[in-house]
Amino acid sequence: MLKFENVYKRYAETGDVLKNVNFHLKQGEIAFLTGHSGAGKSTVLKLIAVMERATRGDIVLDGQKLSAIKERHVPYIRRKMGFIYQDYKLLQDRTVFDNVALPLVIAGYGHQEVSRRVRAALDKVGLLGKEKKLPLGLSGGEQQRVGIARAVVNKPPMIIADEPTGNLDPELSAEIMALFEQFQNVGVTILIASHDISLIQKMNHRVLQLDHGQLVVG
Ligand SMILES: Nc1ncnc2c1ncn2[C@@H]1O[C@H](COP(=O)(O)OP(=O)(O)OP(=O)(O)O)[C@@H](O)[C@H]1O
Repeated sequence: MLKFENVYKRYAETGDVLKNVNFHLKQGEIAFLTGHSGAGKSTVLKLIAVMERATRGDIVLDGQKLSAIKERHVPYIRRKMGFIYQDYKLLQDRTVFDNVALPLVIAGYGHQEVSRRVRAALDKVGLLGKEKKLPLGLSGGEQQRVGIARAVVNKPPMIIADEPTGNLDPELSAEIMALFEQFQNVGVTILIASHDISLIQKMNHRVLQLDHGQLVVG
């Protein structure tokens, strides 16, 4: 599903921040991406999202080489991924329903299809009764579940999560991980950047560890 082959990323100011990174995530696999601050985790996520391009090497997502994607086709490749953030990135002046609907509205789905899919996504994360609420009226764990519903509403084959449990206590973090495992069970591939060593140790998932831009565990 996702392959990094001899990937390097160089910035003029900082030099090589990723050095010869190689890994392969199979469909339906969950992996944690970990490492010290500055190790290159965010850079890996930015390359997958095609917010940045690799300096050398290949990244292959769902059979497509990202280096070959033209800038105007980037939005289409991004639809294969659902993004989840530490700070949820919800629109505070929009309801839960509208937040989750956003990717579908952008993709041009009709009203009925939007409604059906949003309700299905909210059902999956256990928030069907809260669709008219504003995000600030929800707990942190609930806001993150809105973020997850928004990420999966398009049914992407891959989820990319950047410190998704960073603002949550251990109990809520475990709930979020249980949700990820439900998506894994239906074949979604999930990459989770995380510093949360205790959570990583509790879960029996693959760990990709970066150290100064090199993959030292993978
Ligand atoms: N746009 C950029 N221009 C120059 N250097 C950058 C840029 N983005 C990241 N870097 C550098 O690349 C290195 C890796 O940064 P990155 O943000 O990927 O690390 P990280 O593992 O995500 O760290 P953190 O856990 O603190 O978020 C750092 O030395 C950083 O300063």
